[in-house]
Amino acid sequence: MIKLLSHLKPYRIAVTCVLVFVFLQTLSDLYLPTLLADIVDKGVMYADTHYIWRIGGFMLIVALGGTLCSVGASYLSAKAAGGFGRDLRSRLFAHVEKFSLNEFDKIGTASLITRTTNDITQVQMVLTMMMRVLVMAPLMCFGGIIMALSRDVKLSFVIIAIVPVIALVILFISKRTIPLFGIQQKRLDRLNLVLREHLTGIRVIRAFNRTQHEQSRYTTANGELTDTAMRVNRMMAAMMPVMMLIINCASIAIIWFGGIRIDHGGMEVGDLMAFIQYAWQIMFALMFASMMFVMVPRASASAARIQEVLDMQPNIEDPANRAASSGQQAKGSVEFRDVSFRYPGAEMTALTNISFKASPGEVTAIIGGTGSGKSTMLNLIPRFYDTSEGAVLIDGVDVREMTQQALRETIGLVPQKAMLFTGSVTDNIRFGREEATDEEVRHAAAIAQASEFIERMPEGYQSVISQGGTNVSGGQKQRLSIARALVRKPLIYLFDDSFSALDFKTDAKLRAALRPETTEATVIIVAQRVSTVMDADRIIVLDDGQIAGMGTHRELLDNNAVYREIVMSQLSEEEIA
Ligand SMILES: Nc1ncnc2c1ncn2[C@@H]1O[C@H](COP(=O)(O)OP(=O)(O)OP(=O)(O)O)[C@@H](O)[C@H]1O
Repeated sequence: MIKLLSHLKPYRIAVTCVLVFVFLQTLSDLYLPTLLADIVDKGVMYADTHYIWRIGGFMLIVALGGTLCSVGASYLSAKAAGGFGRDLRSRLFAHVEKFSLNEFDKIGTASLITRTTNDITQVQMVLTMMMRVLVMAPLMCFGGIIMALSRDVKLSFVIIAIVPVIALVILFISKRTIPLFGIQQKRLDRLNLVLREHLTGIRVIRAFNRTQHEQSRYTTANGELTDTAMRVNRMMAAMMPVMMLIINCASIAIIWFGGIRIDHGGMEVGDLMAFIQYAWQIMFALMFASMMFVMVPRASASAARIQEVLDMQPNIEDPANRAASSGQQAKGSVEFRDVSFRYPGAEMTALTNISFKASPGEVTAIIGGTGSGKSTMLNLIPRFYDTSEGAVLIDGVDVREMTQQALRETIGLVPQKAMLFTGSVTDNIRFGREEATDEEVRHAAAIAQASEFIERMPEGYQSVISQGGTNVSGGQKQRLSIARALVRKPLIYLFDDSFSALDFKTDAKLRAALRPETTEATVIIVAQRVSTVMDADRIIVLDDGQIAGMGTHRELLDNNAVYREIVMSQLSEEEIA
């Protein structure tokens, strides 16, 4: 929590003003009962109307000053805490953006969302309160005790006897609630995860009639969160009445003993009135402090979750010393040099001793069964993950020696799962290169065989793609993501099973249109279909993370059993011949 509070630095002037304002407001609160006692003892008792008007007017000015300070403190504390929350959210977002896929896998997307939203709000809320209570509670409590002592020492024993009782109640409640806050945030994570899966997978859930199962999963997560929240809130709710009971008992005791002291002539009526007000102020100060005792641990649990993300160092970072440019123009050749890769925490390697070179102007295809490591191979080129052994080189330079920005500028990736963003068709294609002209956008769409369906859309290129691209078909989505990569005109094209949702005819047409566009680029295509890879200059056959064969279609057909098996399962005898 303390570490996070360092983000308040830019708001130190506002925070100082809040502390000063709260200090002044508390002084005015402490001064008012004394003035009241004076009015009663010196004005009312002696029927001195002039005195009552004079001190009454002064009281009004003190109260007004206190109110102004209170308004100022509220305004500035809300402003500082709001700014703190905004800055922290931006900082967290910027930090998470640097994460490699490893860190995303570790924390989980749902938890990252909760941490960036709800956890920061918790800290922000407590901060707003803390700025006031931090000064007000001790000042009011000790100031109240001193003022009460100055009014009547003997009667002050009532207050001194009550304070430990209140302290015990606070201790009892906070000991029970603190552990529950961490659990509550975890349960909120879980609820977000279930909700997220439910909303993104709604089609599958309905198709498999799993709505009821999902509902019960949601109900369980919701119930668990409610349970914890109820337990916490029950205790918090009990705190207020218990405190009020103690304060009222203390008031009765003060009036009882105070009455006796007045009867004996040891105390004045005005003093007793002031005394009661001080007693209430002390109790309220303790109550605010107790609320902080309960809220700070909750915010600390949230702060720890935020700090955990901020402390997490992305395990893929730009090199301190960038590789010196060879002076030659970048061409985009890709080389895997004895590459092995194991996912963090996995027992088996996903790739073992992979070596090959793909040069500009060539099409390299990777084929293999599901889970054989094809996507993993592609993910190593833009450095989504780093190799465990060996190196991936672009134009002879290890990708770890390049900045991620420079590396990714050379790449046009079409991912296995087409991903579109909310915005128009043009916006989505231009995502590949912001400065692309309308002409270039249309050209890319034409090569990707997308112009026909785009022009059929009600507003053509300006038609809006809804969230997650739900208003276009799977094949259309794939074609738009291909257009997005094409408009970038990169040196290296990575197609990760990008033609799978296209029919054979469109697949063939697209690849034919692609050829003249990519004559100078290095093209790497991952595919399941033999027909997609047949014409490639080099086909890599991947089997269980290892290269089982490499060559042209003809060569592999003649001397590679794994490839022949794949081909036999897909093509007829005539097609093979
Ligand atoms: N994030 C991950 N963490 C741990 N293991 C993973 C991860 N992603 C993939 N794997 C494992 O690595 C292996 C290779 O997966 P990869 O996705 O590269 O296969 P693929 O050949 O592309 O399969 P497909 O054709 O089905 O897409 C698989 O055994 C898979 O279970």
